Amino acid sequence: MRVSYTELKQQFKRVLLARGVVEATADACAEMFAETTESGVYSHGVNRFPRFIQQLEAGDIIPDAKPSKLLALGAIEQWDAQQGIGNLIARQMMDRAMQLADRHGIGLVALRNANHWMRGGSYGWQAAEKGYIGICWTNSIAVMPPWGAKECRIGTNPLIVAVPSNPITMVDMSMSMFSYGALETHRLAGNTLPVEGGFDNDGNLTRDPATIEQNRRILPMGYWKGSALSVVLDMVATLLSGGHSVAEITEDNRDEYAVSQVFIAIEIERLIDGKTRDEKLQRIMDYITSAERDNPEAAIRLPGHKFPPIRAENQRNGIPVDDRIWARIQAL
Ligand SMILES: NC(=O)C1=CN([C@@H]2O[C@H](COP(=O)(O)OP(=O)(O)OC[C@H]3O[C@@H](n4cnc5c(N)ncnc54)[C@H](OP(=O)(O)O)[C@@H]3O)[C@@H](O)[C@H]2O)C=CC1
Ligand SMILES: O=C(O)C(=O)C(=O)[C@H](O)[C@@H](O)CO
Repeated sequence: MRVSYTELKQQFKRVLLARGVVEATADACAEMFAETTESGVYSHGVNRFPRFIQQLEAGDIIPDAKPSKLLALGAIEQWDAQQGIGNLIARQMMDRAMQLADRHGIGLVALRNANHWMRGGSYGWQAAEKGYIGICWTNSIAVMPPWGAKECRIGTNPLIVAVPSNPITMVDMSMSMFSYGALETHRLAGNTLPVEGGFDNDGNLTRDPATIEQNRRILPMGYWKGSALSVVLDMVATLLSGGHSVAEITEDNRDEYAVSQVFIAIEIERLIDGKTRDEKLQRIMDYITSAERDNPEAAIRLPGHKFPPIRAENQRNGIPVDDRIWARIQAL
């Protein structure tokens, strides 16, 4: 089915208000969930809303918590999210990183006690839309075995790098070959995965999303490389924020909350003039997309470039929502 942006936002807001979230916060949070969904990231928009509500009801998300600044070291600041709403506080932290970048050329905000920010790309895009390079990442609860292991000890820790090209080029990727949100999307659509995403219970590579959702033997992206990158992203986020590592989140908390995140904005206007910037970026994009195609029917595309057309289509025709997910949200 397809649902309008207005209907989607209204449903999210109704559910939040019914749980005592104050009007302005409910409105802003519902708007971010609706925007994420309208942009085409269904896995971390509408599909993830019931899980968000479960964490709100459990008290892991504290809706009226306000972030507080703990430390300022020039271009670096350390903040405590106090377990507030993940997407709203993440947006605020990237805004703060941009303010620091205006003064110092670069701004870095490290955040402790944060909650799941949903689509990490929202915050990279937010920076790139304003002309900055945006880089951010988060750690998570242990949901992936390190390379060579069967037991989950590392996070999916998505990394986002957004560049203010026209259109915006942005990598937004989990350290697993598929995020759990992507596994769910494939399972709901009745699809097998396009490439192996993990191991089955006998240790064979599998393309079955449901098996991997259950046994959590998910593959790191790039095999050992994703495993290694996940580890250092966790270490750096933990050190910069003074917050919890994947080990601490997993061993000390009941569930995935109080994670650590990093937001970096780089102001490029003083490094390169606008005309040269645009020419250089265009040359990079043209060089890549003009490569001889493997499949003549499949265009070479750049990460992030799909979002403006998807959003425009969803604005025209309504936003696709899985019937089962929609029924769950209406019942909340
Ligand atoms: N704890 C957390 O906060 C977590 C959050 N997430 C969120 O889940 C969302 C989905 O993540 P994930 O499933 O890993 O993302 P995907 O695997 O769908 O995509 C990863 C990256 O690969 C790019 N890409 C995919 N196909 C191509 C292609 N053919 N050519 C060029 N680039 C390509 C994507 O660009 P494009 O976007 O254009 O497709 C994207 O930048 C993200 O928003 C992420 O932040 C995920 C895990 C944990
Ligand atoms: O993988 C995802 O999708 C995701 O969003 C996550 O946060 C973690 O991998 C995990 O919390 C999923 O249960």
